[in-house]
Amino acid sequence: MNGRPPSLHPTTKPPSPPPILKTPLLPTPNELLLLSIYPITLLLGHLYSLLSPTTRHLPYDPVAQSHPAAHAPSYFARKNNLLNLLFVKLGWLWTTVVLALFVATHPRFGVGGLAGQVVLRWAGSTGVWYLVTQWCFGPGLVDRSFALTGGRCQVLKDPVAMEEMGKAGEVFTRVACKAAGGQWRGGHDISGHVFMLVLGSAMVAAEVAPAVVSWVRLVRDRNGVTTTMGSDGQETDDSAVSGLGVKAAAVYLALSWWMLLMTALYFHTWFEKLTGLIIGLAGFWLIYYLPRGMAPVRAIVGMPGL
Ligand SMILES: CCCCCCCCCCCCCCCC(=O)SCCNC(=O)CCNC(=O)[C@H](O)C(C)(C)COP(=O)(O)OP(=O)(O)OC[C@H]1O[C@@H](n2cnc3c(N)ncnc32)[C@H](O)[C@@H]1OP(=O)(O)O
Repeated sequence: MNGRPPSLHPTTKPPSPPPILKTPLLPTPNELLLLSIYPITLLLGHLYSLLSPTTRHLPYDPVAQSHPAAHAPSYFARKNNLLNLLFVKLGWLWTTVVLALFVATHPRFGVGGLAGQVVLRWAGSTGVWYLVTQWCFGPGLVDRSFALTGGRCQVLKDPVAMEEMGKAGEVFTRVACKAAGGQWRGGHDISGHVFMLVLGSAMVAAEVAPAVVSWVRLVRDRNGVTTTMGSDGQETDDSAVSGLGVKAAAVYLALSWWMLLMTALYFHTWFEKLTGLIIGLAGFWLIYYLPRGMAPVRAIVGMPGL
């Protein structure tokens, strides 16, 4: 006897877990784990900025979306830091270069239409980036949402300046407003940095990850039990699978993550970062998840790694 009363229902089964919703339109658990890097980075970065004694008492300029340069708590809190100017401000160019390098150096794109499908997915993502940040039948969606939420270029309040600039509607973007010497203030300013860093890095990771996974498998099974196949059925060379394109992508992903963290720490309100994240992930879903559930579209744009 162990002193415990005998169980009344010794054969009762524990309740079965709720069924997992399986649909190609949603990320798999592993993909979800990887995608969670984005909200976790933004959340931890923002929390740190609120709690850290070095940043929490510093003045913050909501119009510039940053700490005034004279009070910048670190090199990366300044807008003119080199990584911002050379990497993020030209971010889509680097995304394109890295993807092109990967396609040019990876053996699986040697034969067949796989490279064409990567170009189609890149074109789709580029279209999303362009509509959101650059042009959407006029100003991009970021600028449109800023104006729709009550924001405007402050110089427009000056009738003389307005006269000089011609039609008021022309100063309808952040860039045009700054060029006109105005201040873009009053609306909800979706973080373009968060949007572009999330969309670009998720795209590059989605394209490159299958190659890295197959390389890891190849290294693990070096004794020949399993091999990695190129699109033409040839065994791939593992130095090519871990080659220049994959290395460039790794550097690009590391820099993207770092700049996302810096944006989380020093720029924008939490809500502006959240909307940047949601739009970035929505764009990624549109190009990489929606076709998974639509066979005719999937047949045209394909899926990374297949
Ligand atoms: C497979 C492939 C095949 C290819 C097949 C080839 C086919 C052959 C076709 C060729 C065709 C090529 C075509 C390619 C396409 C291009 O390469 S296009 C040319 C390259 N252009 C680019 O890449 C531009 C990318 N940049 C952008 O889109 C915008 O700058 C961004 C990133 C969205 C950011 O916009 P933003 O105005 O900075 O706005 P936001 O993020 O809200 O920031 C607000 C302020 O806070 C500051 N800030 C925010 N976060 C930070 C931070 N972390 N650090 C510092 N400052 C910050 C910003 O600097 C900004 O300050 P201001 O500058 O306004 O004073």
